[in-house]
Amino acid sequence: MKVIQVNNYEEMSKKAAEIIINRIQADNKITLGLATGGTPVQTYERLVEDFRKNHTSYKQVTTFNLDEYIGLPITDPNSYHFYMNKHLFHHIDIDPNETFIPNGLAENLEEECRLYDEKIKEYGGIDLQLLGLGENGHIGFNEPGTPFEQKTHVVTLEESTRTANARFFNDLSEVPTKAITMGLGTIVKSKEILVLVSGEEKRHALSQLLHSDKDEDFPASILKTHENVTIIATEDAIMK
Ligand SMILES: N[C@@H]1[C@@H](O)[C@H](O)[C@@H](COP(=O)(O)O)O[C@@H]1O
Repeated sequence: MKVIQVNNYEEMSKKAAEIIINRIQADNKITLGLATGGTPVQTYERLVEDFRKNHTSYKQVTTFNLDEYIGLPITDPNSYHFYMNKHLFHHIDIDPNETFIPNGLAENLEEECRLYDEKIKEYGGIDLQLLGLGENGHIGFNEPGTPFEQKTHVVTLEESTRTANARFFNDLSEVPTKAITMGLGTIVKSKEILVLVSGEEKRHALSQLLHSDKDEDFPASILKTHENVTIIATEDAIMK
């Protein structure tokens, strides 16, 4: 794993956007894996800024998001569908039919998961996957204890994850208890992975990722076996 240390969130976002834009320019038919949460917000802002200034085109780009809450309609501001439209998709020239996010309202959730993996395979896998890091080491919504080989699946969120995400909702009780997430087995098949880590509250998780062995109790540790992982971390997230 390659680690790029940056001074702050702004620098992390700038660097991440540069890498993504560079990959799109090298291959305009790239398949991107996208993340949500607080961490990538400014990276998306930078992509939009670049689109406006430099006209980097997303017309032939395909995207697959990592996860979605179960039970939130896509019109709910806390759904990841809404998030992606608000922060990125509505501001660039991407074809909406080429943006995939798990459907958290699917009648048959198991089938939805199976089809999601199939779709990713149909596109030849993910070329560049963007990841945030949960305080408990989750990636996507893969909570501690998730088998490393697991494909896209339904998860019950840990209380610590719901509490961490409650800041986006009016109240903790509104945070869904379940989600669909791309599995660790799916994520690790991506050809290249870019992990963004910002802020003191991620210090413990980042230290574990950098210094501990591969362990299913710490989902992000699966990245240790991958050959092309770059972590962009802010100074305050790196334990001294
Ligand atoms: N499901 C998301 C993840 O995709 C995200 O990367 C992580 C960190 O979130 P944040 O960036 O808000 O700290 O937790 C959330 O629960």
